[in-house]
Parts: sequence; C-alpha cells; structure tokens
Amino acid sequence: MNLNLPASGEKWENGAASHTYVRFMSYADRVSLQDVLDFGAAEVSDDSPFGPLEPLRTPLSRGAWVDVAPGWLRAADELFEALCRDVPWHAERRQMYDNIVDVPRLTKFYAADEPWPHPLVDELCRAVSEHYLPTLGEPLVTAGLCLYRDGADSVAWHGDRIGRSRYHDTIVAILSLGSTRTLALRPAGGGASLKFTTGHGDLVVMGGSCQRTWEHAIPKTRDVVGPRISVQFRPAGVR
Ligand SMILES: O=C(O)CCC(=O)C(=O)O
Ligand SMILES: [Fe+2]
Repeated sequence: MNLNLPASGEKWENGAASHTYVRFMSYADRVSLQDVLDFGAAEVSDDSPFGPLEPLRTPLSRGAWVDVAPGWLRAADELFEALCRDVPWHAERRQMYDNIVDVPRLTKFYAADEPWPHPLVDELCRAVSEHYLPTLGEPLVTAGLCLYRDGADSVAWHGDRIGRSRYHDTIVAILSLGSTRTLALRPAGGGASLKFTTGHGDLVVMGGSCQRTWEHAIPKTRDVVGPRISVQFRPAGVR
C-alpha cells in the first residue's frame, strides 16, 4: 500500500487529495438521538465492518476509567487507506515561548453539521454512541482526526478540557488505525503513568472524570513506526 505520506519533518502538501467526502451528508443530517437508540446490537453481523462492542474496563482513581476493545474495527485496512488519502490534513504551527513551532501531527476536525470523510466513520460513531448512551445520556457527535506520520509525531500531556468536560464527567472514544502507538495516562498533578496500547482497529474509551482528573499523551518513540491515525468521538461542546 503506497500512502505517499511525508515524514513529520517534511512539508505537507494535500492539494491533490480527492475531496470525495463532500458527497456524504453531514452526520447531524443523518443521525438523531432516536437513530442512536434504534441502532441495536442485533445489527452487528458476521460480515459487519466492526465486531460486537464488549470493552474491558480499567477503573482509575477519582472516578475515571478506560475501556479497551482490541481489534473492534474489522475493516481497519480499508478505513486507514481511505482516511490517509481523502482527509484534507492540516499542519498547524503554534507559539512556544519565543518561537513558532510545527505542531507534531496533522489534524482535521469534523463538526456534527458537516460531511464526514467516510460513511464508516459515521457508522462507528453511532455504534459507540449507542453503547455508551446509558452512561453518557447523549450521543457522541464530533469526529476529531489526527495523523501521526512517524515516531517523531506526538501529543503532549493534556486533558480534553475545553467546554463542558472541564467541570463534568464525559466520554472521549478513540479509534486507532495504522501503526501501534502508546496512549499514556497519568493523574493530573502528578503520579505514576499507565500505558495502553493502541493498535490497528482498537477502540480505547476514556470515561468518567478522566478528562478532568487525569492527563493523557501519545509520547514520541524512537522505534521505527509508520503512520497512525486516531479518530476521536466526543459529545457536543467537548473538545
Ligand atoms: O491520538 C490519540 O490517540 C489521542 C489524541 C488526543 O488526545 C487529542 O487529540 O486530544
Ligand atoms: Fe486528548
């Protein structure tokens, strides 16, 4: 598979990307809370692109938890290839002390009211929403995508605390595609870190107070790793 991805130090050009995503309706046009409620586990058959969602929970301190469903997405190859190709990935720069530096990963955020890049992303969001609806009481409606081009790409310690997650429990579900990377978690304010493996097709869900009371990161690695895409599903007003 030739993905033609530049390494993290190279300039990223996406001008030639085919913008096939515009032909899909927006997630908000197609999904309502009722759709999520109607989307039963019975719809998962042997030839479904994803398996039944039966995550294993790791309780953390202070009301936080992490669920892991390894290999949940069966159609991971197909989705990884399509997202590498079709997403108009953005390289960002930000101020760091006196310098402007490259953000070491590429991103693209999809709001609920815009077309998403692949119909399977909509379907996966609906399935995860349905599973967590009894806990969360609202659907997951946005898709944040990140592309880590190689081991030099990363995201530093943080909580997803922009919006309601600053004060309230919430859920952030992360689907991983491509190379395996580590998702590290540590208590906010210090403490030993835990490491979760995020492999091709795995779903990792951070819940409860996790965004407020814990921090997470994708550390850089010296291992030779290829690209990884993460797709993060969040409720409205959480970033
Ligand atoms: O890529 C990941 O798995 C984590 C991304 C993340 O934490 C974020 O973008 O807020
Ligand atoms: Fe995050």
